[in-house]
Amino acid sequence: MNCGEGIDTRQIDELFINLDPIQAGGRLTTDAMKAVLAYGDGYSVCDHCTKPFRLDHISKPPLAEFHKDLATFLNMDTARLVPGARRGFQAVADALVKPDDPVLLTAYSHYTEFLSVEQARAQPFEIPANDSHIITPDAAASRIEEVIKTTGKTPALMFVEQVDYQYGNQHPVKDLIKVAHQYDIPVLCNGAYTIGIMEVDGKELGADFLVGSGHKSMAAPAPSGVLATTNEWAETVLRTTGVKGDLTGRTFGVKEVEMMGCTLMGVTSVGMMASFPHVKKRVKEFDAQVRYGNMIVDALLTIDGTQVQSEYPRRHTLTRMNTTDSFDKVAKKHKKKGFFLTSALRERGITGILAGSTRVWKFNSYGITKEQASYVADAFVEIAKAEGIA
Ligand SMILES: Cc1ncc(COP(=O)(O)O)c(C=O)c1O
Repeated sequence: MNCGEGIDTRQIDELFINLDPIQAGGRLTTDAMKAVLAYGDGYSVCDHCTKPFRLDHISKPPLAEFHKDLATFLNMDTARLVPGARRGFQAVADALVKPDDPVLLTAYSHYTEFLSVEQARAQPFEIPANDSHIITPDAAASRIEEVIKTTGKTPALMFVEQVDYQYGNQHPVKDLIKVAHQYDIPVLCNGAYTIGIMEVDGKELGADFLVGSGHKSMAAPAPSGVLATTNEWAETVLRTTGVKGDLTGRTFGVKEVEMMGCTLMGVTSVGMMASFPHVKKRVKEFDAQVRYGNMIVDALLTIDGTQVQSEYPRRHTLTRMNTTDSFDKVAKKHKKKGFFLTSALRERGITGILAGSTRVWKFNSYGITKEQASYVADAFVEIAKAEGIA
């Protein structure tokens, strides 16, 4: 497998420090790049697919082993590859939720979680966040009570985000799950911003379902992701086909209905698998990554009028800033208007912040080194000083 030798995404990253809020954890490793080139053909992982004919049984390349390793990595009983976290939400909602069932989500649930509920023709109910932008167990309990009272039904499923995409805050998922379980509500924990970034222990959290995104947080090609579950729920969400109807004697055996048979063929599965050893290592370095993120936030907070809207000190590398009273004041008088900030950053080799943002904006420093964090921190302060606000 010589293809791809010499392509190193880190060489590209050395030219720019990319702070894009959604891209940080998905950038491919060199090994994933090589695997992508070698397994580019659509059915490249299917050459050695023998009975039982299903992706998670293929041993060459070692997809069967990879599925088991993923379950162990997440401390869950079973795992499946899915084409993006959204397809994990869809599989679970489709298997558990009936039309008109109430389903709980949070004020920070991703739109794809809502779509999975809508597709199941169910009714979504949001758990509101508190003033610190956290979803609390108390808020979950009162919302559950309210939903039971108004609909006369116990919610069929609850979605919670371990770290949300708007503030990058860590929510008390273990306690939220405890509350839901008191009402016998199964819980899907959305780990799109955590699985592959930090250590996630499904059993410790008490999650019935864990869903991660390969292209967001596991250094994998898109669309990819993982759905993991417990023995209690595996039969429901991974039921095999038992189709009845007017068939001409055909049956489809071990094919899993919610997985549409097989899920990730070729590039996506081998890309994910090739990055996996790196991902297993990097989750152990998360604390250092959080420290580097805090270095940048601390520097930003020295600039007059700047606020951090996410919880602080930071416990994740995705952060939401409010610079309405600092950089945006400069923007109002600057010849480049709101673009002055992203333009000044670009001149310093820093990209990824939405062009023109000077009020509320997000950045994700995941994957940078301490030196790069220090460089970014200094760059913000230098830009502020040049504009007379620090
Ligand atoms: C919190 C969160 N959940 C789920 C998703 C969807 O993930 P995927 O693209 O893997 O389906 C996203 C994507 O942006 C997200 O931010």
